[in-house]
Amino acid sequence: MSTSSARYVSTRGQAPETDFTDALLRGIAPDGGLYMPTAWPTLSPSAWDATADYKSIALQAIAPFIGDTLPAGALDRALDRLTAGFANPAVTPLVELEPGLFVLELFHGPTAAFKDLAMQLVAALTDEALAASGERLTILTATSGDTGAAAVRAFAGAKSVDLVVLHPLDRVSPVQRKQMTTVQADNVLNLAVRGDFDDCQRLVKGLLAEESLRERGRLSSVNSINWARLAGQIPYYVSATAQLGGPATFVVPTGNFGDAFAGIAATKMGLPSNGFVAAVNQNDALARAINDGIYSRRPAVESGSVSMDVQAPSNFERLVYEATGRDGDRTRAVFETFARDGAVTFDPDLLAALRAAVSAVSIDETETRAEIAHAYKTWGRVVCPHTAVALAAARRQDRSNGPVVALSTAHPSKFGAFVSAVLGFEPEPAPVIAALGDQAERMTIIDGTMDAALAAIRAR
Ligand SMILES: N[C@@H](CCOP(=O)(O)O)C(=O)O
Repeated sequence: MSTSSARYVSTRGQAPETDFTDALLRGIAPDGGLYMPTAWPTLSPSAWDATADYKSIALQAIAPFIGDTLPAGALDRALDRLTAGFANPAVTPLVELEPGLFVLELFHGPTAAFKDLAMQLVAALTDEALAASGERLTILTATSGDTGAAAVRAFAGAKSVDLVVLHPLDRVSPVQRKQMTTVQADNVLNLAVRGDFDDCQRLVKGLLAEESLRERGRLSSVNSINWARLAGQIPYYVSATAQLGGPATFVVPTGNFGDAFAGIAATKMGLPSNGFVAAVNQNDALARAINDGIYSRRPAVESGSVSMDVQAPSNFERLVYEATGRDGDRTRAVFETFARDGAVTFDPDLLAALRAAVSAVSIDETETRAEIAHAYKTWGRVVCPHTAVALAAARRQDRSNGPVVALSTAHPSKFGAFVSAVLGFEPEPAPVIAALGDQAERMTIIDGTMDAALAAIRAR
């Protein structure tokens, strides 16, 4: 694929093909599907050369997805903004815990979670796109904690953007909540929804189809339903491979499945890997789908790894689309059945293709606590509950055919109460968390209905 011809289709096959900027500023396709590139670009092996730095890797990995629809130099400027916000010069350093077992540290950014890696980039590219077109954008985003914090940080004060963040009331950590609600920028509206993350995401998808909200300009989302978010998460898999000097098995703590799908996308572009393991907590819809062949809805249960309290992972749709051989009709049928009946059983060929792409492990709350204790006792490392889920799953993997990399998605100080209940002391705060302070919090509490969400947005 040449860079000038980057085009996008919907996983549901009924939306017109479009370009990167339009996909970025829509977030979701008009037929309710998710945008996918029409073809996978090929990465040159020089991208994972041991000497490659994060910016050069990201340039090579992301440029083919953008094509020529943004002003010249936009990606270069966006990556400068991204890397400037990272405290560690390697941006995403890889650390060996014991022979063959590594953690990929993704939490050195401005909100101490992996979401910063794509969100800072998406914000910079959005600024470029809006400056070029003169348009205004309302962004609607659902969060179980980390995405919302990263979005608020990235878009607060952006002059052509209004940001609405929906989080489940009392179901994010206090630090995550404060990262969202203590920001005083007038273009940010925090809605605390009585419900769970899946309710917030359902509302966002409904609001994106709400014509009356388009009066102020375009509507989009910066959840990983937006292709640009996924593109921004591809480089760290390439960087990890470069740091290792060869392929790995990646174990990804999984909520909305965007992070794992970004890794799978990297392999579609030619990155060598030994496979992907999605590690979920007791919200195990994805693990049941892969292991039992039935994707079924259950209410999300609260856990210590709150950011993964997701029972309807949006990016599973992208995996199904790929596994059907990019069959939009078949993908649409799967997700319409799921939406209507709350469950769908996969045909054997589809299930085999899903299993070839990813395996899945569910780690419960007891194992998560035990893994936090194990990490401290064995490696002297204080890890967040999401990283603990990944490490517990990673230690079950066979290391005889290559290294295993667990993604460390957030700094433990974002989840101080849970970690200190296990270890008996509070994790040392990341500098960006220590700087949070005690400003007044601003949020509007609403019921999980479209009427309530629309009324709160219109009132603002
Ligand atoms: N774990 C997420 C949930 C939303 O995921 P996203 O990758 O689709 O934005 C969170 O922390 O909010």
